[in-house]
Amino acid sequence: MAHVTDYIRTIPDFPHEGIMFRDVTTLFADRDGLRLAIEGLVTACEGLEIDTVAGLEARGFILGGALADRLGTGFVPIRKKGKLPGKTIEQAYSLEYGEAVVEIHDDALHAGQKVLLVDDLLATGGTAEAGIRLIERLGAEVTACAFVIDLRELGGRKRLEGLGQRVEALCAYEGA
Ligand SMILES: O=P(O)(O)OC[C@H]1O[C@H](OP(=O)(O)OP(=O)(O)O)[C@H](O)[C@@H]1O
Ligand SMILES: Nc1ncnc2[nH]cnc12
Repeated sequence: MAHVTDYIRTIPDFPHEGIMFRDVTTLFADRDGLRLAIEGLVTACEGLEIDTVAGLEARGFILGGALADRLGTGFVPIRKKGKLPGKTIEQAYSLEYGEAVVEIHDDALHAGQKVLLVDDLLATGGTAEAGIRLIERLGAEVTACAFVIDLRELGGRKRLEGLGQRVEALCAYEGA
């Protein structure tokens, strides 16, 4: 039986020496791979209350759009600062070097809405935590955070679970 890891390519030393980059472009490019990923995420979400899907730029958009269609919901983008045209709220978060900022339209969600947060990969959890904070600042609730890949050693799952979040991942890799 095929697994998503069969389609994920590892590129050593990108973008820095010592990083094993888990490349999902090969997963997305293959119709069986893409279907496995989407089916896996749909199964992981079975029985959960989800009113809408929010995706983190950039690879969370590819998964999130397909998933929203499958779940029969809309899709809300969480983007890097400066890309959304309407009025936004923003949230800073830490990267390996320095800080970044993500934004959401301030009318994208309403109070009480139940949101599935989607991205391709969970590393330190900083990006997902920033997404959770934006969703919660609009009065909505995160039902679960769903990823294809969990880079276990980077501690993202523990960080998000420490915030009381449910975390779903289709596969895990050891190492950074
Ligand atoms: O758990 P974290 O440590 O926050 O890392 C995870 C994030 O890193 C990658 O995106 P990246 O920041 O490289 O942006 P990109 O999708 O625009 O390439 C990945 O797609 C996640 O969004
Ligand atoms: N090893 C890795 N592969 C792909 N994306 C990443 N984001 C952070 N670490 C990563």
